[in-house]
Amino acid sequence: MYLKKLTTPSAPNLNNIRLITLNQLKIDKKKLGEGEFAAVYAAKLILGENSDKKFPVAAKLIHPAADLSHSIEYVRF
Ligand SMILES: Nc1ncnc2c1ncn2[C@@H]1O[C@H](COP(=O)(O)OP(=O)(O)OP(=O)(O)O)[C@@H](O)[C@H]1O
Repeated sequence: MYLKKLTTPSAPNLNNIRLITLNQLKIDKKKLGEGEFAAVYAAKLILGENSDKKFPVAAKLIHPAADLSHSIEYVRF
């Protein structure tokens, strides 16, 4: 039996990614939903020179024990 890789995920476009520090994210206790690998919480993104701008966002927290290797698809022959 062989396991053949079907698809290789394409690399994300890093030009559109903004890195933030954890203290710029205030995560609410309110869980919005849950997937197989992560839970999604309501959060506020804090920006601005005086941390005076707050934007509502969804924060996806990956389960510590999540095995992301399953996200690559395989098929049996
Ligand atoms: N931006 C958002 N606003 C509100 N709720 C959201 C948002 N993103 C995700 N959710 C909620 O969280 C749930 C899980 O979202 P997620 O993106 O993790 O789904 P998934 O891709 O199926 O998960 P996984 O990849 O872990 O299997 C969704 O079904 C939805 O209820």
